[in-house]
Amino acid sequence: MDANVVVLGTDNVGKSALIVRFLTRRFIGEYGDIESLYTHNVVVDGREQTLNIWDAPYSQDPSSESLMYEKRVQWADGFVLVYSICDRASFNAVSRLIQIIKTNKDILGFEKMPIVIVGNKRDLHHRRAVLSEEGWLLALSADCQFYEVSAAENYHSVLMVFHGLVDRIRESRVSVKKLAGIKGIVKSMSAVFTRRRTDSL
Ligand SMILES: Nc1nc2c(ncn2[C@@H]2O[C@H](COP(=O)(O)OP(=O)(O)OP(=O)(O)O)[C@@H](O)[C@H]2O)c(=O)[nH]1
Repeated sequence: MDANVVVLGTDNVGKSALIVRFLTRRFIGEYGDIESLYTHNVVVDGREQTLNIWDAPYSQDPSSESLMYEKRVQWADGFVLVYSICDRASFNAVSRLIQIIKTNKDILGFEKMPIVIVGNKRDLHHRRAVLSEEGWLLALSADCQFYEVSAAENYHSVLMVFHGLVDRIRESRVSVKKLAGIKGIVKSMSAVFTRRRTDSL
């Protein structure tokens, strides 16, 4: 099964570092700012999943922003929203991104949003500008998952981010299937009752 993942966040928060760490287990330091689409197979809970991961630069141009986000949001099954724990503006941007996703994506009421919020650069705790608690609160209020990681120092926590997201995407697909099943049952039941009513006339 394929799943499309978009990694979003302001400049310099470590989006590429996070993706490269996940794909290669390495941290290479400098990444440039090319827009890239990666395909990667993962095994989560014994099941194979193909992830298409879109690493897109942040838009500084507000006029192109909404269209660009709309396109990305429609394409994606799940989102990794990254901020740097040393950069408050990048954290504020994550709140805005959640709103953009909520308004552009057709998420059903009972579905969990396939979004993981990531506070990166945990190794730079001496320069911390955003408390862990703030990240947790934002995730709680938006019903998202939350991780604080260091793409520079740790592979395992980065792996957890993507595995957590795959879980969430699977859950949301199961919910949609269940809803389709319930709709089907309601449809056939109402067909039976309509038939009975017309039979008895
Ligand atoms: N100390 C530390 N530095 C990091 C970490 N992750 C990324 N960096 C550094 O932060 C800078 C930006 O990383 P990128 O991965 O290019 O960030 P990006 O969000 O893709 O940036 P744009 O390409 O501008 O969108 C680079 O110098 C990285 O080496 C981290 O966990 N800890």
